[in-house]
Amino acid sequence: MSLRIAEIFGPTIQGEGALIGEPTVFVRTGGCDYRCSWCDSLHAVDSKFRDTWMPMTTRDVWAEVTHLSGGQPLTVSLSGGNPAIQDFAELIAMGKEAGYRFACETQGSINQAWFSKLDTLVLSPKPPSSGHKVDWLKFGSCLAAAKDCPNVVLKIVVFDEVDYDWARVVADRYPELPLYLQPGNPTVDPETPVDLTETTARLRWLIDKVTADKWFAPRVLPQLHVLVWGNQRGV
Ligand SMILES: C[S@@+](CC[C@H](N)C(=O)[O-])C[C@H]1O[C@@H](n2cnc3c(N)ncnc32)[C@H](O)[C@@H]1O
Ligand SMILES: Nc1nc2[nH]cc(C(=O)O)c2c(=O)[nH]1
Ligand code: SF4
Ligand SMILES: [Mg+2]
Repeated sequence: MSLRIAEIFGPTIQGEGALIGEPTVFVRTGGCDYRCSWCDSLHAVDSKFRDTWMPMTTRDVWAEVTHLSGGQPLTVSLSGGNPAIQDFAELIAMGKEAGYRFACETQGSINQAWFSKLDTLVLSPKPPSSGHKVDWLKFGSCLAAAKDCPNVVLKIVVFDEVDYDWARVVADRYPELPLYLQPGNPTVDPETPVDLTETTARLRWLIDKVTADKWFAPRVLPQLHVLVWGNQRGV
């Protein structure tokens, strides 16, 4: 199986959502069916970076994951771009045999049978500020494809009031899914230092919103890797 890979990096810590803080190797695919206005991974989305994406066999990817992890099982996070464009069934089977765990981050626009083989599926439907409108039928197909995945969670990025109100509606739609909210990072250029005062202010704004509303369903988390490394790639 040939996979189109933008980068494989780690071990680092998972910086977002349900598995925050967990040692992780990231496999980032090249190519996305979306183009969010604030995407922090444009090097894996914009076709002008296509030349930097490498066709790799499942075996090549697995060799790099085992090399980076020193053969010690850990969580492998499939991200991108949209990893759901590609076929990770073989990699997941190979890795699980060796005791590795698999998570996947996707926007919920494309479903794959291998979602059911994941340990964790993070569905991150895109709020209005992204410039995309969620196709809920497709999103539902992703949920259906993940029926045997034991940990399916929602992670929503919130930039402003409109996103926040939208997140509340989405949460009502899927009350059975654990919900993680993270503030949007407006500075996505890897060369531009992140303003930690602004990052903290955005987090505080979001925490103030949920507590003022007595909305106790979500967990509100920062992007831990952004606090530690800013927009640096490969961490
Ligand atoms: C780069 S995406 C790749 C996986 C998939 N395409 C998706 O969007 O879920 C990984 C995560 O980063 C989040 N993200 C991207 N840009 C962001 C930004 N500027 N601020 C906060 N989160 C961001 C996405 O919403 C998603 O949850
Ligand atoms: N440390 C770290 N945590 C992350 N969580 C989600 C990421 C992503 O870009 O998918 C990401 C990433 O790129 N780095
Ligand atoms: S769906 Fe994910 S990778 Fe694609 S443009 Fe949006 S944030 Fe970036
Ligand atoms: Mg990221």
